[in-house]
Parts: sequence; structure tokens; C-alpha cells
Amino acid sequence: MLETTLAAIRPPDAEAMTAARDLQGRLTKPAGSLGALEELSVRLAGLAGTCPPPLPEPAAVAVFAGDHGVHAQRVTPWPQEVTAQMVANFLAGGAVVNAFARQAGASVTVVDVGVATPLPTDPDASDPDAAGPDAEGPGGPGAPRLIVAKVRPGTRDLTVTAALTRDEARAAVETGIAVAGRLVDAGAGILLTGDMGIGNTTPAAALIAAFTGVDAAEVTGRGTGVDDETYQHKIDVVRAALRRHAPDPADPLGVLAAVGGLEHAALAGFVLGAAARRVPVLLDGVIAVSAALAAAAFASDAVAAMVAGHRSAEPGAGVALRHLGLDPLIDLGLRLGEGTGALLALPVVTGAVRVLHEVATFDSAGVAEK
Ligand SMILES: Cc1cc2ncn([C@H]3O[C@H](COP(=O)(O)O)[C@@H](O)[C@H]3O)c2cc1C
Ligand SMILES: O=C(O)c1cccnc1
Repeated sequence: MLETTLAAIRPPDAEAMTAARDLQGRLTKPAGSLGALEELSVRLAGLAGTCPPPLPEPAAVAVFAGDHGVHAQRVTPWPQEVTAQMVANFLAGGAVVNAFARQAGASVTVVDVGVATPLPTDPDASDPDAAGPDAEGPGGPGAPRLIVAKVRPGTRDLTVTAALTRDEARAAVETGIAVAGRLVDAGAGILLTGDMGIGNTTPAAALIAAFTGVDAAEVTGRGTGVDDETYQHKIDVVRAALRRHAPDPADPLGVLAAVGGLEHAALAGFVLGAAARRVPVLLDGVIAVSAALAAAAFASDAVAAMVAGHRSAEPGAGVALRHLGLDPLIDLGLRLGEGTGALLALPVVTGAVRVLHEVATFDSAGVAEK
């Protein structure tokens, strides 16, 4: 499934991009006055292969959840059980991602790709084919849904051994591809990335260092908010992992297996799945952009499907976005994850496309040009 997905990822359509640029120049506004939204609308036309591109509706956020063996190295002050407890909170609708999803009119699908603590799961929810914005979850229509696709209960400690085998990393990537495919099949016009996994900013930093070559100290952040001593230790942990595994950035599956996480690998697949279906994928914070680097290493044309929702306060996020050549839409100092920054950026993306659908041209409105 990975290989067929990669083979389906194509460059953007130059003709549709030219048409969108031309249309932007004829709309009743000074040229360039919508700033970054104009280039975004051109990129989305190129992705869709048509001008105007479809409105990015409905929106579907997938929150991939997993645990981390590196938790044993005390890189985060939070107990590992919080991952499973937050999954329960997502399903009950009580997390920040739920509040923002309700505001944005987006569906929430939680994917257990590797939570270590057992979850009280609905057996009916364990089928990835059950995912879809219009499928009815246990809480009724519109309620968050759970997909159980657990590859293993958490990764191994990457300071001791590879976090995952290549087969496990591939299984997680393919889960992400499958979830993207099911959400698009069910009608989603845009996919949003979300993550939950106590300790997951440590593998995110290691992935960013591995793919960009930037030093561990520059890409490692404080995550949920570690103290100075833990922060120094966290940098050492990332550096030690890179030294031990010497991951090859040209081998994204190998990098994900050595120093990644199950949610990072699944998110890489989710991005690839969106790109293969030519549907935009709105990236959230540092975990999402670390996974996006892996997706770009698998298929450089996948970048055409990516929209950077925001710039996380984690330093690695800015490094990764620069490497991908993406400018974040908003920069609010968020450092939560879950998909929250992507959801806040969603109206900006919709606005960029809506302009091409609804705004009159100088000709049609009889407005004089300069
Ligand atoms: C209550 C709570 C809710 C969260 N929602 C997202 N995260 C975020 O913080 C975690 C990563 O930070 P670190 O690497 O420092 O552990 C991830 O679970 C991420 O999704 C949360 C963290 C907590 C504690
Ligand atoms: O940028 C993020 O997504 C992030 C930052 C800190 C902790 N968890 C997630």
C-alpha cells in the first residue's frame, strides 16, 4: 500500500496554478492585497488540478495517539497513562481539540496506533473502514470516533534500541494512509493532523534533526514545559539517539523506525494519503511537521498537499517548516498539539479558496482598473 500511494503522488498542475494566478489578478482588489492567501489559493488549485479548487469542506481531523519507550528516560514530567486518559477525553468531547473542532465544524477521529495503557474500547470501533465524517460513532452523529489500529503498545526506548522495527514503522505508515483514504472517501475536503502521546516531542526533535541535519540543541524544545535540568537532559537524549542510530535521511522508513514514534509514522502516512488523493492536509505543530519531513523524504511532491497551519513554539517546528519551504499561516505561540493549531488556521484556508469562488472580477462588477 505504501508503494502504490507513493506512485500516485504527482507534481501540482501548472495550468491550474496559472489560471488561479490570472484570476487573482482580475478580482476586485488591488493585486497582492490578500498576501499569503493568494499564493495559497494558487497552490491549492495546483493540487486539485482545477481552478477554482473545491472549497476545503468538510474538514476532518485525525488525532493519532501512541506512547513512547523513551518516557523511561524522564524527558517529560507527565505520567504515560495521560495518553490513554486524553484519548478518553477526546472521545468524550472534553479536550481543546474538541472545542476547536466544534467551532470549525470539523469531525474528530482518534486513532490508537500505539497507546500503551489499555483503553476501554468499543469492539465495533476497531475497523479502520469505519472511519468517515458521516459515520455515526458511539456518541451519535458528529461525535468523535475511535479507530483501534494498535501496531504495538508504545515504542521501545530509542536510547537503547530502535524505537520500532521497519515492519512496525511500515504498519503505522500504512494505517495513516488508510485513515486518510477513508476520510476522503467519506467526503472530507481537507484533512487536519492531530497527535497525542506523552513524550512525543522527543522523537519529533530526533526526526527533525535526522531529516534536516540541524543540531539537537536547536531542534529540541521544552514540550509540555520541562525545567532547565530536564531540558538539557532531553537534548542529550536526542543527541545520544542520533549518535547510536545514525539514521539515513534518504531512508525515511529507517529513520521513523530508529528514532520515531507510532503516531509520527502514522501521520507521515496520513500526509502521503492526502497527497495521493490530491486533498490538502493542514499540518498542526511540531509532531506533525516532523512527520511531514518523513513524508517529503518518501515523496518530495507530497509537499504540494501540505499547508502549515501554525508555527509551534517548539524550536524544531520552525526548522522543519523552513526545510519544507512552508510558511505557517498563524503564529500564536501555541504548544499543545492535538490538531489545535491546524483547526484555528482552517478558516484562513477556506477564505483563500472562497475568494476564487465568490469575488467578482473588475469586468463582471464594472469596477475601473488603475
Ligand atoms: C494534559 C495534556 C494534554 C495534551 N494534549 C496534547 N499534549 C501534547 O503534549 C505531549 C508532548 O509533550 P512532551 O513531549 O513534553 O510529553 C503530547 O501528548 C502532545 O500531544 C498534551 C499533554 C498533556 C499533558
Ligand atoms: O507543537 C506541538 O504540536 C506540541 C508542542 C508541545 C507539546 N506537544 C505538542
